[in-house]
Amino acid sequence: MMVRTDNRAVNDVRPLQVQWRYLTQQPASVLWQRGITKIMVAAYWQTKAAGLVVTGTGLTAGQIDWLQAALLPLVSAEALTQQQLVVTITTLENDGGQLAEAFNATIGALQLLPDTLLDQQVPCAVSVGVMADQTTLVDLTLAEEEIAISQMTMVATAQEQVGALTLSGQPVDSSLFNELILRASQGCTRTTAQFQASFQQAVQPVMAAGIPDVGTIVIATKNPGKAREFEAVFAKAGLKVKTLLDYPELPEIDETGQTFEANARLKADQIAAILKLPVLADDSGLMVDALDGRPGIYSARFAGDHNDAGNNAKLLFELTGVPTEKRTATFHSTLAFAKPDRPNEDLVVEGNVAGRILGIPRGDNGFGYDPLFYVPELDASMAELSLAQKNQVSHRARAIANLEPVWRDWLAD
Ligand SMILES: O=c1nc[nH]c2c1ncn2[C@H]1C[C@H](O)[C@@H](COP(=O)(O)OP(=O)(O)OP(=O)(O)O)O1
Ligand SMILES: [Mg+2]
Repeated sequence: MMVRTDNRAVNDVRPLQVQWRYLTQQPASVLWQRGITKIMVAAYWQTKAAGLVVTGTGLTAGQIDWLQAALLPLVSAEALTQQQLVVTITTLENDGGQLAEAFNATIGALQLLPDTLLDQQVPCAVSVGVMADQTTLVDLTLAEEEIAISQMTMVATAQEQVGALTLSGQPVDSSLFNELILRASQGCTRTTAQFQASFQQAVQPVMAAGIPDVGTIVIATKNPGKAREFEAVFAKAGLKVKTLLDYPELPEIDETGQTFEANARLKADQIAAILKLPVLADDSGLMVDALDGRPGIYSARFAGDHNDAGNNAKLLFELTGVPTEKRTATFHSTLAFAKPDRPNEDLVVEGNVAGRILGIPRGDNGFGYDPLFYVPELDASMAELSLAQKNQVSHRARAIANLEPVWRDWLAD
């Protein structure tokens, strides 16, 4: 009986370690370590195109093609006609089993993308080989791969069906082939158990609650001022906030709606559909009574482009000569919370705060129209308030207060 390079039994697989959600900015990412073979995979859906795209570093074009073919039957063909599933694989260290573990790591990442894998039964890949003395080994190290006379990578499902397989090296006769298949399917059973133990411990409780990552809320905004306010509020609830500034590759969302709600839904729905995560969006603005409610939904574009100083200058100009008591205004925020693929079921809440437009700007906190928005109860402009103070009184804070008691139940529903 041959001695393995790391003294394992011939039918023994190496320990598996998985770091789920390995990349901060990619929810569906894993660092997959089999022994010291390390592979990182990230996966995401994008709307720009359709189909399945697998890219990899450290893998040959043939291996990428094999992975593509092995993965394709596992993903909804219909979803792939509408969106593109992108899988990026990076081999960080190869000590054998690279192709099998690239497949496994990809399945791991896809498990983190809701509604992506068709089958609940997680398939798994394993490498097996025949040595010079005809011994068959499972999960070969690189040193073993180098001296193996034949090698095979096989995908098996939990129902013990063989999916894709590759064979290389010297031809094997049928009894050896059967032995290889048996070895591989035992290896798959072991690997699946390792995989599931890790997944169940680290990920499942969170996903079972219907919340892909309760630790983080994605907010579909590119406005850092809004982001700071959301962060401060959600931090109290133990939640981290990610915004579109964390996902620079996402497309621009056109705010073509005619209401705050329509625009908030547009932003939340489209980003949720791409990230396959629950997403919160805010559409907000300033309504000035003397201007018949303008700029309203056009607040960001009041002076043409999205420019706070330009908007404030235009507002002051349009209110030239309007006396203090007629400069009343309302700040409004509508929040839409979207679940992936359920665009008509958004949770929508709103908040308002009444105030007055000042004649000259005051304060330099906050963003947007804050220096011109005077809050009578506090005798201060919004920009004179600290972040914490603004989060007590603002339209956004009030909308969040309306969201707070309901969103967890809604999300879990
Ligand atoms: O608390 C606020 N303090 C001052 N100004 C504010 C506030 N809340 C909204 N506003 C103004 C800024 C912007 O001119 C418009 C919102 O436009 P809106 O499209 O919702 O936001 P945005 O384009 O800045 O960021 P994004 O769409 O990426 O969330 O109203
Ligand atoms: Mg906007």
